[in-house]
Amino acid sequence: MSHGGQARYSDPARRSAQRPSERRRQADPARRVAFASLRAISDGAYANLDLPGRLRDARLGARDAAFATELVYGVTRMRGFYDAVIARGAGRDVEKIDAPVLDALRLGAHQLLGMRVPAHAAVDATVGLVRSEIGAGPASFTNAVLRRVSERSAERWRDLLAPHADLPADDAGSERLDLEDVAVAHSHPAWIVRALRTALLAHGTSTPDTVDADLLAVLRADNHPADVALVARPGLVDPEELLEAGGRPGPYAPTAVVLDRGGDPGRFRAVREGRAAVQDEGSQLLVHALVRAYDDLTAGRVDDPAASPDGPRWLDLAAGPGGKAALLAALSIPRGAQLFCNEVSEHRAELVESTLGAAMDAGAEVFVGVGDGRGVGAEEPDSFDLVLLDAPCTGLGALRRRPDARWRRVPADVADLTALQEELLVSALGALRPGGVLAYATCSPHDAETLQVLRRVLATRDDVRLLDAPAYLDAAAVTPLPDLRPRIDAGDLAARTVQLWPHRHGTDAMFLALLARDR
Ligand SMILES: C[S@@+](CC[C@H](N)C(=O)[O-])C[C@H]1O[C@@H](n2cnc3c(N)ncnc32)[C@H](O)[C@@H]1O
Repeated sequence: MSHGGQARYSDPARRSAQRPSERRRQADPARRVAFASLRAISDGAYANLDLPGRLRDARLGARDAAFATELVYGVTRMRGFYDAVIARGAGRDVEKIDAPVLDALRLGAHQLLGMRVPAHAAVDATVGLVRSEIGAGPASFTNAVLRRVSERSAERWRDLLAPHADLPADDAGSERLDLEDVAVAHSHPAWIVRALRTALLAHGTSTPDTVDADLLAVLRADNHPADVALVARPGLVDPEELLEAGGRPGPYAPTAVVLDRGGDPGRFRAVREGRAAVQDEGSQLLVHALVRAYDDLTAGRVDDPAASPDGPRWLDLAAGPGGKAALLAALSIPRGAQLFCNEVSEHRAELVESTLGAAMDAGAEVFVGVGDGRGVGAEEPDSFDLVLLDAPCTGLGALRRRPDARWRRVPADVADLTALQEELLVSALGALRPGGVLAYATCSPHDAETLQVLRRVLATRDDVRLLDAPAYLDAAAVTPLPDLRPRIDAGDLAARTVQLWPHRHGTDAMFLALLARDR
């Protein structure tokens, strides 16, 4: 990062009041907080949940908090690459290095290779941290390894450790990448690299000639912090209020307001009051496309004898923590619809209730229930005019926001999740009434979680058809999105569904299928 205060960490005058012996023993608070958070993340904590509390407890000033945040997120993103460098520097596999020492080495490596902290400051500060937090022996090991790490720039390390991780700039299609090298250089597990490449082709986003360049663009986007997007919940806040307070309109979603990097959503009153919230623009677009399709399908159906006397019934089958449900709730008000939110986790159902509070205050009729969504189709068959299934998934499409997820996920998760997704989709279709519309969404582009789930479930139903999701998404967007349609013939499913990508659309890599039930 371009940390404006970096000089402070290398400026000896800053700590001149301390004797040298003290200086060696005490690590600075920002690095201590970052180290503690990295330890917790290595033990399974979520970065976005762990770090904020530590920053508050340590009462770090804004610049130190920003520095600690960059350390934690930078290390978490790039640790696959740093581990390869550290292994070479240490002359042993990283599995053979004690976990706390390894986390400290990653912290040092990021300062050396990913930030502009001067080498002596990065090494001294990390060695001091290890000495005070772990012990003298590991400190001298850390010193030796980081000195070796500091002998090359990040680019030189990439050239050495992963020589086939890039394409020649002048002819992107002529050379094949070595995917193992790509995984190291771009710090993603190799199975995720392969899955993303397969997904680019399966959705028709890439041609065989462009897929390698596109893959690199996706991986780079994953390693680039995303801008914070807000949703201005319709009817609850005028987007102008957010624009005047320092946001700019999102390029595509009518409700999106984007903050400049580092923008603090908490400074907006509407966010504090739940009339606006942080929500990826792709996630907003999906909800708008679903409601657009609903409006289209239900237009002129006011006298429908099958309609519920209480008005249209909408269902969010797996709603926690409620981001999409809150947008649905706001859009349900002018349509006189009731929104039922189901969530399997009690805690997450509570989050849905609080997320939807402002919409309820504004008149949305919302019911929140805790239960396994797989049973809803049988319990309430043919009951809902609109169903959203934003399915539990690997989250491989949101790695730029959740950098720790790439290390938490394992290939076996895909099989477990696709089985669950399929059962949830069968249930969601069971709950949909004839004439209704259903959205199947994931924040993963993985072929198995998207097209394959859809293909299997559609094969069992002759009363369900795929709507043209790209057309609805475009109709819902402020300006047309580039490359929504496949570039190659990837089949009918790919042609009628939407796969968003961070490198193309600046959104998370969300998938959307819109299904209509005819009878
Ligand atoms: C991708 S998240 C939904 C995100 C939500 N739409 C939003 O925008 O905030 C999927 C949710 O499904 C829930 N879930 C997992 N298994 C479920 C099940 N069997 N029935 C219902 N919900 C489930 C998870 O707890 C999680 O909250």
